[in-house]
Amino acid sequence: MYKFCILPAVLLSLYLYRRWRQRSLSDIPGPKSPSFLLGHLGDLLRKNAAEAEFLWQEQFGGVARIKAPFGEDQLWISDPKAIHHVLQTSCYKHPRPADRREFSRLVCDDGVLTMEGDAHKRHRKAMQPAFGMTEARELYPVFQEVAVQLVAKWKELITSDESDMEQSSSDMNVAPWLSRATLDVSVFLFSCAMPLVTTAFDYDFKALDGPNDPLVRSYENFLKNASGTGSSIELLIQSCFQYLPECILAPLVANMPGEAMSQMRENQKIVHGLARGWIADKAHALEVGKGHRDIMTLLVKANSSQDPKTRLSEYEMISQIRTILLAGHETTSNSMSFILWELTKHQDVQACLRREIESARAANDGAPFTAEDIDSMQYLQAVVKEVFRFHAPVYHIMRRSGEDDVLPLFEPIKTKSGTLITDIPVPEGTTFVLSFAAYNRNKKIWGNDADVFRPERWLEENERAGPNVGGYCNLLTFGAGPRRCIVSQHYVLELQTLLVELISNFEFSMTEQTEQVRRMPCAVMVPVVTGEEAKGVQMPLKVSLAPVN
Ligand code: HEM
Repeated sequence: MYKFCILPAVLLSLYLYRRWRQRSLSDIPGPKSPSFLLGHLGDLLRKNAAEAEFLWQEQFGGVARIKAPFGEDQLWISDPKAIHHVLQTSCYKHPRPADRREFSRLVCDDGVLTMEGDAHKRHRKAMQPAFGMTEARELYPVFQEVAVQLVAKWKELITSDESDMEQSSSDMNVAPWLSRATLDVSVFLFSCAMPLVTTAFDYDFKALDGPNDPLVRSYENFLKNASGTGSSIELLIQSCFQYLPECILAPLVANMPGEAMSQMRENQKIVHGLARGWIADKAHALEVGKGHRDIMTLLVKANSSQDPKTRLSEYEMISQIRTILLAGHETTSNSMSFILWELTKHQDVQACLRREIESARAANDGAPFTAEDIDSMQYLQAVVKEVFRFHAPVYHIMRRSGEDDVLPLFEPIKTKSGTLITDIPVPEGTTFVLSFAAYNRNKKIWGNDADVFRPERWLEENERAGPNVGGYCNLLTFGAGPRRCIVSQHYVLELQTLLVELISNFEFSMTEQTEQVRRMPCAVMVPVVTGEEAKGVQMPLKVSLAPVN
């Protein structure tokens, strides 16, 4: 009889000990928990992405105490100094929570995104040289070729649309097209011999051509299916994972049943098969002296390195490929959907952007743009930055304190007992929810119109308040610190190139469905149509041929 009481007693003691360890957080103000069982999980995962977080920032400032399931305290943070401390100063002291890491492992194996500490440094060191500015510029012909091919596909669709008598417009869901276009760019990185400039035009971009290609199908709605919000009971079960020791957690997560899990396993099988082929091709190219600073050359060289500080095993190489394929196309294609959404809602911005592109083309005598031409388009830069500020695809990330620490604050907060504090002592084991979306709309930093979409702000000479968080344009859209996005510069050029081609050729306007688009919280925020969430990622727009001048 007594032995049946041992397990509940151990769990209860652990629970009480964790609550006791968190007592220093009890004086931090925060929103009232809607439920003991789920805490604020519903607010974070069921509403529109970051909707609750914008309200918390208005109400409590840059830090709030929120509740995890079973009444556990978490710190929700948008304060720039505190985020800088966690991501930059103490990056390796505060890793991703183990349950989050296991989820990453499901979608990208043991690549740079999943690693911690020295292993992370080793992975990053092996890959970083492939993602500099020079390398980004070398990829420009690839970005341009994919954009030209996408334009051709949409023109074909529009002129064959029989519902439009003049065959000059078509209502379409642009999201899967953008996803396939960005997947094509990512696949190119691995499957093509260098130098890029001579190969981009001979290369067969499969994803745009073949929605039925197994790789394309395995990535359809990938993150939405993998992390889309389920029922309360599913949320509760998933949140219990954080209490399990890693030796139980890893096999449990890896063997979970369900359709989404089958899709992830199928994706793993397909990517591993392709990756082995790409590695063999590149190893052969290296043998005959065709190396470069591209990602595949670096990976293959890292595999044969004698230095344990830079060596990657074959499995780690394959994991990097799966990581880049996923990270490289989901965030980029969703950002592109949000750019077109904002341009559709703000016709004046769309017209202004088109004017800038047309006058650049006229000044160029109609010659194709170079990467430098794209860089010199000031309004284009402003539009893209404003969309990054307004719609951060990675709207929040989580970290768990690996040791006791003190978080400094940019904006002091008043505790429940009335004391004004400028830092917060946090015990080991505290979960931080770092809100990139809320920081990007913090009025103290971006001004009183931070909630308004206004690209012009980037053309004004205003001094910006707040500390430098170390991210792209002082935004947190690409993260910050040693784990910031590996490619922030590089892929902005991809988006800009795609946008220039699309705006030169098409006009975008609202359909009834566009009004129903909302930002659904998944591992990466995705656009869906309210009431049609089961259909997956959607960005329905009316796409018309742009008038020829
Ligand atoms: C609009 C596009 C993108 C956005 C907004 C974005 C955002 C981010 C953010 C916020 C992080 C940090 C996550 C964290 O700290 O937990 C990250 C990491 C990462 N991103 Fe991106 N990303 C984008 C495009 C890409 C592309 C195109 C690639 C690859 C070609 C890529 C590869 C990675 C990798 C490998 C990491 C992990 C870095 C590490 O842990 O050291 N991302 N990204």
